[in-house]
Amino acid sequence: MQSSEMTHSKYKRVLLRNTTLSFVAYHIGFALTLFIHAYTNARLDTYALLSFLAFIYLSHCALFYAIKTRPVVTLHFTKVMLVAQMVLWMIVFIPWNYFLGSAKPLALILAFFGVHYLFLYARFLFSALTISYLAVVHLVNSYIAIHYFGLDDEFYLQIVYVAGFVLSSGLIALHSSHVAQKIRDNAAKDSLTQLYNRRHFLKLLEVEQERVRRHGEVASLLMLDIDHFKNINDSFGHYTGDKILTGFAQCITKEIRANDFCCRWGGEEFLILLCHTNSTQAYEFGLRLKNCICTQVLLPNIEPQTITFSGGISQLDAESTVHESINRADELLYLAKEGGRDRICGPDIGTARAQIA
Ligand SMILES: Nc1nc2c(ncn2[C@@H]2O[C@H](COP(=O)(O)OP(=O)(O)OP(=O)(O)O)[C@@H](O)[C@H]2O)c(=O)[nH]1
Repeated sequence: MQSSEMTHSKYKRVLLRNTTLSFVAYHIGFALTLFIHAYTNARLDTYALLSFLAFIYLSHCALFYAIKTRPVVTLHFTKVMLVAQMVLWMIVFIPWNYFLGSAKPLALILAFFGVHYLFLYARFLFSALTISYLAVVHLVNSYIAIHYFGLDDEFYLQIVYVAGFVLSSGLIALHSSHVAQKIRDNAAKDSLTQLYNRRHFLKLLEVEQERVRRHGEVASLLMLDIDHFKNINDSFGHYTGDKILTGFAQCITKEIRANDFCCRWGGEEFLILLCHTNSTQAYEFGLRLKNCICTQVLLPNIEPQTITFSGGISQLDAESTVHESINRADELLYLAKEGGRDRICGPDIGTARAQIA
């Protein structure tokens, strides 16, 4: 519960920052255009500009209100709000062009689809290309409209307008790509330990299982559970319990290879996928990890020997599903607990019984 609350507040912070930035970005383009209008004494449609400003204020107030009052912010809500900002941006864009008498339908339609894609997937390179493309289309359209169809407008003002457009949408795109990356990371990771969460780990495990099935690769699972964690929480408090979980996760991350994966499977349970590793090697790895945990998860007032774990190992095989392999590791973990804890059982039930006998 605590970790999901942290995730919600993270989403909320990210969303509020994003909304603020888009608010600022609108004004950069707006102020730039206004400044040039004033500086050159060009024709200024006050009514259009005021309605544009009023729309921005009101719609942003609505966005801020929606985010602030939402008790729980989820990934889905975050995505909806990102798209809402994009829609808002487009709605503002269209009347502004219309009122200023320089509507350019092709650029608007392209902008709609381009920016829609940009906000949904938020890849900065793609966004930069889209923005540049829209800027060129806008300028070419303006040039044709002014010089060949006699539109009552001045081309240099369109250049200023496009500069504002490139700057403000570039800023939004840059920030959105950061937001999207954060959301992707949050969706894949456990917020306390920063290890992968169960859902993402299962996806990676399915890929490895396919390698085992198709190419005869070797890989093993090691399921770990900290012993008597409830006692640790009760004796030292939840804050210390959290610190131990974080230290435990850091220790595992340091010890596994770059192509291995680890996730927080549940409260004080961790699941490690060791690639190119058979069950005997996984067992040896587990023993090595035991020593590291003793020496690395150090906290004041706690004897290092207090923190032990039990483990179960299972090797992936071509015939089993990932869930069957996980269940095997879980059963062996259970045997390790039954056998007195602070031990690793594997690679099969027979050996495990001998190990705990
Ligand atoms: N501090 C902290 N504690 C947690 C977290 N998630 C789960 N726990 C606690 O972990 C404890 C797990 O207790 P049990 O399932 O009884 O297991 P155990 O005490 O480790 O006993 P054995 O596994 O049998 O050795 C519970 O007290 C949970 O409240 C967390 O994120 N932070």
